[in-house]
Amino acid sequence: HDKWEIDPHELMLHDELGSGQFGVVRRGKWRGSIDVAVKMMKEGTMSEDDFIEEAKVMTKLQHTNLVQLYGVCSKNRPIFIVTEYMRHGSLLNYLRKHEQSLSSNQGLLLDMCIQICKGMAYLERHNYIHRDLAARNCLVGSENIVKVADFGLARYVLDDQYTSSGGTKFPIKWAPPEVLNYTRFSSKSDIWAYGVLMWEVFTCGKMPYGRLKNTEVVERVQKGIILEKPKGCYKEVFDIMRKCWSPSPEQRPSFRNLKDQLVNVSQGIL
Ligand SMILES: COc1cc2c(cc1NS(C)(=O)=O)=CC1=C(NCc3c(C)cccc3C)N=NC=21
Repeated sequence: HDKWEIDPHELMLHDELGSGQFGVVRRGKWRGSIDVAVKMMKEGTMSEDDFIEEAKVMTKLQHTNLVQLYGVCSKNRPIFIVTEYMRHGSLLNYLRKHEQSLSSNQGLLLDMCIQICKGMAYLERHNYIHRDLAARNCLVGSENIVKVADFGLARYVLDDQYTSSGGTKFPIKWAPPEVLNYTRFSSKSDIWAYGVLMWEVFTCGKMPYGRLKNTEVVERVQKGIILEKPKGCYKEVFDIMRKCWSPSPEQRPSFRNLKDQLVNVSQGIL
């Protein structure tokens, strides 16, 4: 038995947590006592063999702000991807559900951003590009702990409506100019997405660019028009978001120095 292979007989599946384009996620128990979430990959949505190869690498990526991949059940179809269970679900839903209390707690919003930045700095150190960083792909656990999820999975999606920047499902609103023009992903394109994620956090889950069509967003981003400062957001925090949206990737900070800047701001203003 390879370490990343999980025996499905050791899994008990419980209620459904959510379903996306890649399949259904259910709560479960592993080996009787470990709380897990199990994603049952809809057939044909993912290049499974490539993903299973990748799973070996992902199980080695361990950090308090990364959703831990426990392993996969790859011996039958659909394949199961098993991760740690995060009791408050997606960050986007959490922000929207708790807008009332969160909107007056800039300190907590900034702390959530710092936690995500730490998880992303770890991926950056391991030369691992996320490719789909957004509040919908972060999860919230107990004691306001926030973790980055789904890192790297975008590479295995077969649906080119999702993978090509011209596709209808491509996350245009989180993409920098070099991704829109040349699909050039890097840790610096993750930084751009992180800036949009910060905007999502400080607006408690608003949709970036509201109801603008993808073509209109592409036009604005190409012209250098950026998102407006969220209401009530400290100027120092918005200045950091703006650095993430520098048109040229080289001018954007790394996650490593972004974390130091965010911690300084949080010590300064709070
Ligand atoms: C409590 O509510 C939830 C909890 C979780 C959750 C969704 C909800 N509900 S909802 C839809 O937000 O309203 C998804 C997960 C998850 N991992 C998901 C995952 C797996 C299994 C495989 C590969 C990649 C990933 C990201 N760990 N815990 C939870």
